[in-house]
Amino acid sequence: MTDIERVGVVGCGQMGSGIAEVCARAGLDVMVAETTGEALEIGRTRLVTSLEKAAARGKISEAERDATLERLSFTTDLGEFADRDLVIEAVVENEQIKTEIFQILDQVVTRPDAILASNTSSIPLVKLAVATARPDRVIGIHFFNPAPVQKLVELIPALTTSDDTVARAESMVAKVLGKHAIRAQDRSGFVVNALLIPYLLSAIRMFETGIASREDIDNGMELGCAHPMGPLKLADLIGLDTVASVAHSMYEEYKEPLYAAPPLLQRMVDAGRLGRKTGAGFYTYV
Ligand SMILES: C[C@H](O)CC(=O)SCCNC(=O)CCNC(=O)[C@H](O)C(C)(C)COP(=O)(O)OP(=O)(O)OC[C@H]1O[C@@H](n2cnc3c(N)ncnc32)[C@H](O)[C@@H]1OP(=O)(O)O
Repeated sequence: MTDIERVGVVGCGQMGSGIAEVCARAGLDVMVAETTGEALEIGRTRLVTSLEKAAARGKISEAERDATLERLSFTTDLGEFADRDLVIEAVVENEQIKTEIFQILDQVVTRPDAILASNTSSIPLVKLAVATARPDRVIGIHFFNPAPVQKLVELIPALTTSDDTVARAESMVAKVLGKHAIRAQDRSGFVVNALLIPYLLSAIRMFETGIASREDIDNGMELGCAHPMGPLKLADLIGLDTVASVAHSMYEEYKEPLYAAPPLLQRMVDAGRLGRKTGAGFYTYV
């Protein structure tokens, strides 16, 4: 259906493991990389648990679960990505770290037509593209959390990205992964975060100034607007460090006060209360 069969995913955190799961369930050969054996084991366990849950809920058969696991491999050596047709980087929202990864990928991924993609929420794609010798084959492929559930993927071509790269990425996302792709220009926040982040920051400001309790803010949007989860629960799901860093990137780009992280958000990040992934954010999780 497309020429992309072997995928590499850099980072096996919340987003990386979800992206790897989506790709492997779609029948692709997926190799996942993490920096340390410990981080790899945590990510692998998250991914296997998610597949076990999907099988237990009858979303996939046990045979599909086993076949999906067979298509997944794990490494701490990016050198093993040489034969990948597409690599999706999904590490923390840090421009320097992402840039270094793109420089390494550019050296190790040898296939001449291979695409290097980033799942970045907000970092300009063109900065990652020009860190490589193949700026025409770098693109943003932005998934939403939880990646196995959310149907949307944003495609973000950099100024340097070729039409052929966009077409191949779009075809793979739509035809192989079965996601709905929308395109956005390479501007911080793209489409969804440009709308979502100011909303989440407004909810945090509302909580910080005592206008309403966290439960009433969340119930307001869940019961009043039929959102699947209120903004404070959603911020905890995304990760408060991610919310803050996306807000910082958007503020840097536009200097728009609505994108400035409220002090409470920054203090919670400094305290390590990052939401679900650390067991505490606006709510506590066991
Ligand atoms: C910041 C970034 O750049 C961009 C972003 O990611 S923005 C964030 C976008 N995400 C959202 O807005 C999430 C909004 N919330 C939701 O969609 C839902 O509340 C939710 C899917 C997280 C949970 O749904 P909820 O009904 O409360 O819980 P639950 O019944 O456990 O799950 C619903 C379905 O999702 C599945 N699911 C939930 N979490 C999952 C996960 N992590 N992995 C795989 N499947 C999952 C469940 O298996 C269930 O499937 P089923 O109905 O077919 O059995």
